[in-house]
Amino acid sequence: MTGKKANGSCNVAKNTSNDSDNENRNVYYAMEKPTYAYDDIKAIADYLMERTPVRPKIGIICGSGLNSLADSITNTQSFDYENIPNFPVSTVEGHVGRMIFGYLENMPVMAMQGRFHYYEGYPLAKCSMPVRVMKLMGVQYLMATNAAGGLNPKYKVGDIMIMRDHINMMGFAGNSPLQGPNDPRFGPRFPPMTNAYNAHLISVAHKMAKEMGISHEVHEGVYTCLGGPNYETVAELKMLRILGVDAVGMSTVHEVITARHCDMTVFAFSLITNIGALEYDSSEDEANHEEVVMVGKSRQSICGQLMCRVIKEIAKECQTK
Ligand SMILES: O=P(O)(O)O[C@@H]1C[C@H](O)[C@@H](CO)O1
Ligand code: HPA
Repeated sequence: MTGKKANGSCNVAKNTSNDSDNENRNVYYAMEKPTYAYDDIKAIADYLMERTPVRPKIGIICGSGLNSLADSITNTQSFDYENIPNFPVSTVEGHVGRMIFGYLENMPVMAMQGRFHYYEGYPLAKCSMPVRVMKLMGVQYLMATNAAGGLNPKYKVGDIMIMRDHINMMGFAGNSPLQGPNDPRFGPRFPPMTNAYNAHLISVAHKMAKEMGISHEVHEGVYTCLGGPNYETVAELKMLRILGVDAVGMSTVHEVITARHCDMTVFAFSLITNIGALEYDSSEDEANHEEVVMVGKSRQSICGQLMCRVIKEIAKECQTK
């Protein structure tokens, strides 16, 4: 296997012959390069820009089971993560591991079919590194999606929660994608997060949900990301609910922090794939990833339609600017 030198200089790692080698390679990648310097990220952006004529304005991240959000993209060109130099690989079922370029509602977009999670062994800065690649390719809007467990008693499986805000639980423990030296070419040392989720796009999404006749299953709420990969205990879920959390997952927060740090406009939503058990004798099934992916697949069409409509509005607004 070709690898990367201990000082972080980059060679392209080739796929090796068997699963356990591949697994080792993932761990190797995760541990060796906890963060990426500006030039490393620029090299990835340049690699992609040399191979696609698309200059994306919108970056999309597909959550678990939501790969087909990228299916409506036209004139596509795709890159498997394993073939992009120095890119991490997806190890989670329901995350294909592919970057797609093309057009949605006439807007140039790039979409990640598969994201990186902390529990895969990747540090947070590495999980959200692709957001910086997006930025260096010209992306102005991040549209992130995820699968999440519902805590708000009004939520049902299959509902959509537009993210109004998040609670950065991992940040409470001192873990941030922005940890380490700050590169001002991306953004300031101390970025604000007051308006992390764009209020205008949230209202556009509500309007679109109304037009689609799905307002009754679309909510607005607060998401939190835990480290995973285990799902939560009853006591943990109760605590999160007391803290004001409406949906809990294992992603997105660090991507949004990275996007806001470099001044992207953010829109995000959770698909409620399961309901968190707030009592020990709850009638809710225990959370499991098969169900999460299954619900994702069964609702990806609705999620995709909502996202396309929001993008259509952005396209209209861009034209009139
Ligand atoms: O990538 P997302 O946040 O959609 O995936 C969720 C969180 C875990 O990766 C997994 C748990 O089932 O789904
Ligand atoms: N907890 C954490 N992450 C999740 C859940 C959950 O219940 N469902 C989907 N991702």
